[in-house]
Amino acid sequence: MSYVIGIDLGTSAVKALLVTKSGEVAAEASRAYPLFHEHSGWSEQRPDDWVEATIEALKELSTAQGIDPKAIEGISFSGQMHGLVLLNGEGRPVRNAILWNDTRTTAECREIEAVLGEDLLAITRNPALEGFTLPKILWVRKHEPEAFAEAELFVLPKDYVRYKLTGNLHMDYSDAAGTLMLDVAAKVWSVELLKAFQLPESFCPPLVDSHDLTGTLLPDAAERTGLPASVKVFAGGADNACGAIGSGILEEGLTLCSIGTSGVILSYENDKTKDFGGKVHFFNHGKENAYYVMGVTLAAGYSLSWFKRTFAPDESYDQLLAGVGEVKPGAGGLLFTPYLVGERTPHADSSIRASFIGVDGSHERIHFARAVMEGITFSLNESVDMFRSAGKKVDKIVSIGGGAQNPAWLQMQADIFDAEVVSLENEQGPGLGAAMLAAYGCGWFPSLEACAELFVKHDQKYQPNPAAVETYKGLFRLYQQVYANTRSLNEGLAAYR
Ligand SMILES: Nc1ncnc2c1ncn2[C@@H]1O[C@H](COP(=O)(O)OP(=O)(O)O)[C@@H](O)[C@H]1O
Ligand SMILES: O=C(CO)[C@@H](O)[C@H](O)COP(=O)(O)O
Repeated sequence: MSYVIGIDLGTSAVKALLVTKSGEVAAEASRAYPLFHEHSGWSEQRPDDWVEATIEALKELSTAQGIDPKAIEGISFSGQMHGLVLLNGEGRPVRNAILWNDTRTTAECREIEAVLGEDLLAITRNPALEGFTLPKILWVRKHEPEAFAEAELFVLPKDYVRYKLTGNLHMDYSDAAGTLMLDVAAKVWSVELLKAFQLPESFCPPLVDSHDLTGTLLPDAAERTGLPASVKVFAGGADNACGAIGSGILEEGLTLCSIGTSGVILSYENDKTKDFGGKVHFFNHGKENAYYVMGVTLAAGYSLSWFKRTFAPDESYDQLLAGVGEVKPGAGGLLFTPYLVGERTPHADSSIRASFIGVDGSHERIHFARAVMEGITFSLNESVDMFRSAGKKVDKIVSIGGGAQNPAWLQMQADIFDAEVVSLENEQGPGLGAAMLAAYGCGWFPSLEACAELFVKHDQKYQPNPAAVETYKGLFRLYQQVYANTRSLNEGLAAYR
């Protein structure tokens, strides 16, 4: 028996999957790590916490009952995107990592727009958003000059973990696309952009494809993980690119809905010249020379976890959501907008905050729970709507992430998106995608598509219910008005946060 390991370096935890040649998950291990929010809108993690958690998870897999660690041939990664890790000349982080959901960089985004003008979109294919990496680099340079003076190079979260395991520094195209420093179509660091912000080319690590071999394990890493030093380590990809691979989104016409901490609607794209005007993200796929477009809801699963933590801290999700499928679409006239930490798509706005609109004396907690799920799904539907308006066909959506664990939510997705929604047998999208990159890199399959045929197993199908589709069409129009009507109120409230 041979195995590969897919490591999903998430925001709340690292999850590692041990996968067989036929795509069965033989064992899994997970370790959580803390998030630090020193000020409103800030979000940081300690890079070495990721490394320690990953080593522990790998150790658990290598010592799992019935597993011969020598049979583990390759490992690869799926990583939370955009997080800035600045390294000094000895390869040590000069400060905590600043994460994708940190919104402190509005001023730096305006600076990037002012310096680059229209070239920004032409080169990077994306607008300047607080979550992306370049604004974070400029923030550290301006606000922490001593730390910045020490920094020789930057990497992204999973690249740091891979570096600590192999001793080699790399970044793959799918993750580099989210830095706002990559010429996305040409697949090179943009010299023009680096010059514009006085950053040396040596500040960026060498670029590789997601299935490329980046090395083997350092002796110390081999000893601590219990894996053979000969295990091959492949680059891996951005979590959304790996989510797409692990869900079989490897050709035109396929769409992914992922509800994790953030929420994503992603559609495969072959044509690197397609212009979405920066309204949605345009990134390199983890499959060679392919792309995807994506809209992001910052607080998707996070909105439901906030609701549970605040109003039902001692209940499980299943207890909290018991009976949610019996509440009619529309939650009795209660609307929720999921802007708990600001928003990205379609409103790039770090000041906006969430609302419940239409609270009525008859509403019970279950109406609020349903409204939260509907609000998250409406927000994702803004991206579906945009893709359709740009001429993309969206009639079948593979749904993954923690949100795909609830059947009532999957039916709600089918009704709001007005598309067939398909769940996966093994709800492990990004981790499975990472394992597939290792399996393909090891030469087990001639292509990622061939690997997907065996590894990606569709489960339940949810068809849109025509009556619910009509109800949601009307509610979606109302939902879309809430942003404009609460924007200035939230600007006023910012001072009280
Ligand atoms: N049983 C469940 N039913 C509905 N939603 C769930 C359930 N379990 C988790 N979730 C949602 O999924 C989210 C976590 O998803 P996950 O994919 O694990 O996130 P991440 O990879 O970002 O850490 C939670 O915030 C919650 O909203
Ligand atoms: O910022 C983005 C995508 O642009 C996020 O999707 C992050 O990549 C991490 O998300 P989770 O998987 O933790 O929800």
